[in-house]
Amino acid sequence: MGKKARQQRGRVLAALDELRTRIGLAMGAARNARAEAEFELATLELERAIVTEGYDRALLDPSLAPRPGDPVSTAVWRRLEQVRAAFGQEWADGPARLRSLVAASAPGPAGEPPGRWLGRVGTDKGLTAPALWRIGSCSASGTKDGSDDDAFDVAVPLLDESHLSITSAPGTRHAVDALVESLLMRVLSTFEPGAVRVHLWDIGQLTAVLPNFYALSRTSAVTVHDPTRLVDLLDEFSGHIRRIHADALQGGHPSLRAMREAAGKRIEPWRIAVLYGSGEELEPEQRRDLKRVASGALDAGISLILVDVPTVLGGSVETISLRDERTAYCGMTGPDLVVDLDPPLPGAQVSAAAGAIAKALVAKQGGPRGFTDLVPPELGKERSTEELRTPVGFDEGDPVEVVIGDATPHALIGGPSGSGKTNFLYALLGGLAARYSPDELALYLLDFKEGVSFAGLAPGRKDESWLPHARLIGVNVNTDREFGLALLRFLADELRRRSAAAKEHEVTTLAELRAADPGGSWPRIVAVIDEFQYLFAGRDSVTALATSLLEDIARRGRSQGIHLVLASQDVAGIEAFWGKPAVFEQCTLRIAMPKARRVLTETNQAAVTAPRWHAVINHDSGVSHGNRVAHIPDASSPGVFARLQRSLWERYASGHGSPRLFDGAVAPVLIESAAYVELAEGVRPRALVGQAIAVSDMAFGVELPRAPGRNLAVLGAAQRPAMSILDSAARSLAQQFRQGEVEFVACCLVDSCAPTVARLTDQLQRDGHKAELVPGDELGERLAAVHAELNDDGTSRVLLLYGVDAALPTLERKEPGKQSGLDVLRAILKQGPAHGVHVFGWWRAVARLKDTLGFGGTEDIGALAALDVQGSDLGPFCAGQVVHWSPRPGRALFFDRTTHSAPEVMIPYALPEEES
Ligand SMILES: Nc1ncnc2c1ncn2[C@@H]1O[C@H](COP(=O)(O)OP(=O)(O)OP(=O)(O)O)[C@@H](O)[C@H]1O
Repeated sequence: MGKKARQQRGRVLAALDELRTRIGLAMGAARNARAEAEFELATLELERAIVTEGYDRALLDPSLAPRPGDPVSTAVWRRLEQVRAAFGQEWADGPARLRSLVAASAPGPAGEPPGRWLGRVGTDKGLTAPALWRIGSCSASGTKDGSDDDAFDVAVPLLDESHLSITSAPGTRHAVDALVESLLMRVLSTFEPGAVRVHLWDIGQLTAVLPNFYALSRTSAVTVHDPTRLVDLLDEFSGHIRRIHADALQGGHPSLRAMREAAGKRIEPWRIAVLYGSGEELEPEQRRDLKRVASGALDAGISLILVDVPTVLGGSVETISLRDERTAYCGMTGPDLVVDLDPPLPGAQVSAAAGAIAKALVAKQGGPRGFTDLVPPELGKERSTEELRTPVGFDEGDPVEVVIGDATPHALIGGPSGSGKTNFLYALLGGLAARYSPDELALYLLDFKEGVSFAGLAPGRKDESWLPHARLIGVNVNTDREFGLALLRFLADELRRRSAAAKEHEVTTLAELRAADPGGSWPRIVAVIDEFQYLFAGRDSVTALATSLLEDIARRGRSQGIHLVLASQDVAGIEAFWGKPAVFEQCTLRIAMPKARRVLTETNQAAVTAPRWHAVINHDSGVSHGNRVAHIPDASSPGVFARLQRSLWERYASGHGSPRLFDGAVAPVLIESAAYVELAEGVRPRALVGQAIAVSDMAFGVELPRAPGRNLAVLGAAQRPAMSILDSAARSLAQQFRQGEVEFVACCLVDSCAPTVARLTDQLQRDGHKAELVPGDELGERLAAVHAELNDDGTSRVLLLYGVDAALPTLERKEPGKQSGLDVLRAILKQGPAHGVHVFGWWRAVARLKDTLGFGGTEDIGALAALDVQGSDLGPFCAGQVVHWSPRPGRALFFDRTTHSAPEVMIPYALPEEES
């Protein structure tokens, strides 16, 4: 072998040696790792066996007990001893820590022993609620005889935090009652009276629930509900939750708790509903409603305590399951620990405590609330920019508000006669007027009922004061549906005016308009129409027009701050009659007096059960979750409203004149009318014939330019209004002429009217005018003279002919070679007006007027006042129109060809002898 070969072999052997070494090393490591893994497995298995058996028992078990010299046993037992020592060290202060935690979370009556608080009335204002409420204790060792050091308090969350579900075991109902009673007592004794309301509902109806709470059940603190009507309770809660959410969300808060924190005061009471079930499932519908309520309840301050109601609730729920009379499992402590329930509170002491809280609550609520409680301490402080808001009644001492604004622009009030609608309106008007100044709120009040319900708000004989917010008061308008129409027209005009202003300022709502035009006068308008169904009482043009105007105002009024408050005894039927439910839909605020029908939705029965002098106030179009039942204070007894009115009057009257009072039962007085007061001597005299049925005080008049046709015919047999029309025409004319410029020639052919006509001519003479009373048998002669004198000497002549039809037989008589009296009268009617000679005549039948005019047509009668005559006869005198007129006492239909497009109803003035 050469040198080279030897070297190569040496290298191979070296390489093989290295390989062997490396393999040997690798083999050894694997063995070691395996041994380690086997050791670990053995320790874990042993550890599991010991833990499963229990540390103390395993010590005594020969197969598990420590085996000195066995590394596995030694390692496991050493490790477990270390863990045990560390745990013992940590838990040594566990009970103490739990005790102090519960003490901090359940302060005062929430956690302290009853001896320290039971019987004392709570003082906590209720800004926040304790997080936990004590129910018993527990010991860490799980044994009842654990040392005191080992025991800790067990408390559960409730208000704002959690619902509570309690499950009884056989024979433990008494213990459940005691548990609920002491929980509720802890809650009720923590806060000042009124901060918590408890609702009890017992499906079992077995015994009285919580009899020791009897005294409280007579106050708002505890309400025992009809066991058959869980639906009512749930409805009430749904409504409450919606309301709280709406209020809270509006303020940007997620819950009542957040709202309370932001406001720095308690806003609403907490509510706890205790539902006692029978362990059986509820009906599916009830279960669904209950779940729905439960999920939103906590944020609205409602906690449910379900006893044996097997249902899964939304929201957080704490559970307590009784094992026996004294012990229970509880969700807080888990299934391994047994809670020793606190012993029941002594019954007599609970009754006494309930009595004390009830007494304090009644004292705090100050007994029943009255009208003055609706009035704020300072008058007129609110602004109506966004809405109108006032309390109108009380729910167990707490005010219940009505809001008129964007969401609830219009209100519908219903209730049978005597149920308190008018009283409610007074409460509403009082509350609003006391909060908003007349610059913020204007009232238009119309009552179609017979009676004078709103009359007291205008100045009267006994009381000179008026409600300064009222701009119009209409009473006794039951026969004057046109007045309702006039109000609606006025509101529609105002709506247009506001829309135009808003457009000009490039805004859309009243709030924006007020911001854009701070100097303008843009009060919110509330128009109240009591017994509004009268508007639709006939199948005629008034109904048709009223319907469309009302719809328009209801639809567009919301954004322009024009609000309707419609009240009626019975809403039934009107809806169907209209065929258009638009107005009802817009009336999202519904007020149902006891026994009201159709105001709330069909399934909402709250009005059926509402007690006397209460109202169901519903801002949700009558759906039952919107119900709030409030006691309405007496606002309509003599003197009650008047006191507020006087204060408001003293405050605002100088800046706000008295409202216009339209009283359909009283004939207007000519000399008091605005039109008469404004009369002045002038070139275009105007004879006033009656008051218009309008929102403002307006008169109808016949203008008397020297032009053909300017004569007036009064038609019909009704004597008093006929006299009145001619009387007011003459007296008003007399005001517009200087002495000597006008001459009145009166002739009365109806004996019973003679004294009135004589009084008129006397009066005209006393005013310095020439006024002559011509005997009936001399009429022909006098007419002839007047005709002969027709010239333009500047003097005006007015012929006042009363019952002229009676003269026709005489006037018709013809003497040879002479014009008959009738011909002369016709000539005067035709030619007279152009020369300043006008006939104001009263014909008692249309046919007689036609006879008088002959074939000459009706143009010579330029103005007409119809009394008890048929509309169908009037067409020829009203430019050929079809005239709808149902004669009614004290009213006339007036038409003037030169100024009217259609005849209008007017009210003749009182005769002077009737004026009082
Ligand atoms: N809340 C109340 N408290 C005390 N008395 C009241 C209350 N509400 C109404 N009253 C009285 O009951 C009577 C009838 O009330 P109201 O006139 O308001 O009823 P209404 O529903 O308007 O009846 P109608 O439609 O017949 O006018 C009145 O004498 C009134 O003073």
